[in-house]
Amino acid sequence: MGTLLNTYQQMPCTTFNRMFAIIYSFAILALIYHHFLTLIHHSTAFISVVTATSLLISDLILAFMWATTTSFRLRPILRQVYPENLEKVLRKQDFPAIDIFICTADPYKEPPINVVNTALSLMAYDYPPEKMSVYVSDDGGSELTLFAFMEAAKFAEIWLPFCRDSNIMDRRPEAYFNSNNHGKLDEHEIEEIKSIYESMKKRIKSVVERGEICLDYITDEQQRQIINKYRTPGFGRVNHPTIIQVLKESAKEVDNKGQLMPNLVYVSREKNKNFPHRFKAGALNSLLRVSAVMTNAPIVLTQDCDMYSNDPQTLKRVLCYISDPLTRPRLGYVQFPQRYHGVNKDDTYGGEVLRLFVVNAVGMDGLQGPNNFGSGCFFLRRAFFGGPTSMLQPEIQELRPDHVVKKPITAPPVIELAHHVAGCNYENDTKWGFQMGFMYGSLVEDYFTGYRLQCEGWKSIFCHPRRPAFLGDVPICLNDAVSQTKRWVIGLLEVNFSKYSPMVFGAQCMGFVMGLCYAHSGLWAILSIPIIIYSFLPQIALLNGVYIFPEVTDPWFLLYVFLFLGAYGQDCYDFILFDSTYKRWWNDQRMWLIKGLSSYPFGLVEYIIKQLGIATQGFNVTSKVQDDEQTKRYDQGLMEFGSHSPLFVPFTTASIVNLFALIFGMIRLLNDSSLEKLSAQMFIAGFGVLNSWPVYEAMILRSDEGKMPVKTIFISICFALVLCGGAFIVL
Ligand SMILES: O=c1ccn([C@@H]2O[C@H](COP(=O)(O)OP(=O)(O)O[C@H]3O[C@H](CO)[C@@H](O)[C@H](O)[C@H]3O)[C@@H](O)[C@H]2O)c(=O)[nH]1
Ligand SMILES: [Mn+2]
Repeated sequence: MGTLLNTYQQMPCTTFNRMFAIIYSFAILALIYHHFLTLIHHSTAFISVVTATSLLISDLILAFMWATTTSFRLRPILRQVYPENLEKVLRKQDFPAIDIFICTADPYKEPPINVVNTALSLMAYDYPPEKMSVYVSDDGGSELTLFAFMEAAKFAEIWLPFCRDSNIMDRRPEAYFNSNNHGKLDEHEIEEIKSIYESMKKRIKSVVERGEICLDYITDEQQRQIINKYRTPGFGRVNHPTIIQVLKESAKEVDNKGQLMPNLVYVSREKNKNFPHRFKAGALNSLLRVSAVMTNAPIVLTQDCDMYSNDPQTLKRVLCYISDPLTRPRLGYVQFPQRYHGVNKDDTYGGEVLRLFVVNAVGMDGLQGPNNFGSGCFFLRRAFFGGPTSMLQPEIQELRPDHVVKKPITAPPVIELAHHVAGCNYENDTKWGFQMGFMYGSLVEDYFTGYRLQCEGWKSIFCHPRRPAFLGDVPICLNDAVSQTKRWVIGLLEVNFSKYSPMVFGAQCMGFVMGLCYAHSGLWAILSIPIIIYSFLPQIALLNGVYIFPEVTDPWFLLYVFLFLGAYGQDCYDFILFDSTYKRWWNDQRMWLIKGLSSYPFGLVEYIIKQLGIATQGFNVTSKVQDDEQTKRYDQGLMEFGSHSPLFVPFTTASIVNLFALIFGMIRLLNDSSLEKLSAQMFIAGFGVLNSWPVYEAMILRSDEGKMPVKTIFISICFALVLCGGAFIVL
């Protein structure tokens, strides 16, 4: 047996999960049977047929989604790596090279100083610097971002040796200087570096505030020439030529201690209104080509601009898998979970997305490997060029994954070719985005790309170390949270209703269970149907004295209790198992309901509109700017509404209807105490009210800026009245 680089074990809960799945399946079958009985025997009036059918449809969807969740519970595994053994197996000079891609798209939503922080944290990996190249993609085509990186290139000369020599863990300057835990290091030196950092930060921020580079900051003629490129007439974010700028060249430049540095390259691909934008996937494909021409490293890391490195050892962990071909033959990528800094105590918006990024990934890891999450993913470059046994040839041989670059990255022919492959008509009539590289056609290019790679036969690995490898920004207001999910929902539907549907195409390529896994997140949107029905139907029926569930004394009632407790209990159990808390779980399930009444239905509708050929928004970048007041409220755990959004209306309406129903039910109880009949509906309304607590608070009790806007309240009350009133007339 060789030296141990990695191991895995099955999670102990597996046996329980499988047994529970069998029992729960029978319970679901019984429920469906019960629905049919009700439909056939008791539904005579039109209204009762409609009610019974709605409940049947809801429960069928819930049952299907339950089945998809179960696929993650059949074989979850936990992995462990031993980076301390790495150099026993692989000599340091044989470590593979890596190309790191950082995407940014808008200097106002993604402050350049933060992007710079991300880049610096990655350049400071504990890894031979001459083997690393950092490529920054600027889809905003902004001189502000370029300026920030010119500054960063200079600061790196001080920062990288400092990180290396003092061996610190927090290699993102902002995080390091904000923490007081500097161990035994020389405070003087730290103060000195900090003041250099602060002055850089000030320059970058002032430039962003002014909206243009202050020419006093530009000292050399070469920089002036580059900046002039952004100032030609007609230059705009969606209309400009390619700009590629090598800011640090590893082969030529050293840091202030005389050691080599990684390459740092700024790339803003060409934009032209006549060619599709392709959003992040387009940016990544163009980086794949530019980097192929310049360095062509066999490993590629993709990173969102806010996702900084929190652990300098990460690359070595990855090597523990990649350099061990027996671990997982046909390995295409190693995915780390997305984790976030600054999440408040109880995670008000479920921003951790624990289920998607951790629980489900662990579940898929035991099958053929986790999905791709866009950021924190180490790909083998070869995986972008066809399946493991059938390599696709790119148009020019310089782009082949096995091509060896012999010229320096600043050599004129290299630079010229790099510009050529970053041009927007380069992709015309090529396989890029369809069979090669990152996939086009979906707003969730990460999900689509990971899925297609796995369909081609590539496997993946989930690496979930205790200390987060990367930390990013989390949305801290409700609108950002639900809008982000809405964008995801649209993208997921685009894949699920294409010819690549996981239930058909996916299941054929990867097997039924993997197909179910991909269908799970892929079909989030259809959850809006049961959530809408359960948020309104039982309540409106209650208001009208119509009883639609079995009475408490009826044995079928027990079935409902079991199904409810079983699903919720297991959901909660997963959270606790992965070190979350009860309160975080509670907020997560609340967000699930809120999204079921906002992101999911709105995403579904927008998807349909898009399919009909009516234009919709493209990729709406999530804002990473945090205003102080808002952050304060977030830290207090208050739900932030702020300005009106149609997304808020359905769940606000639901909160009002549920409250009406609960009060009305109580009054009814006082008069004719028919508790047996009322209880299921009273429970649902009560559950709704409990979940709506922050909504009532925001409507009535609060007076801060984040309270619910009057417009939202007014529209929602109108809707609530129409729904309840309308029902009175029909029933
Ligand atoms: O036209 C674009 C739009 C976005 N981006 C970049 O894409 C990244 C993700 O954008 P963000 O607004 O932060 O979206 P999120 O929803 O937070 O991102 C998640 O979902 C995306 C798919 O919707 C994935 O691409 C991301 O990796 C994943 O973290 C950011 O670095 C952007 O700069 C571009 O480069 N070009
Ligand atoms: Mn993001």
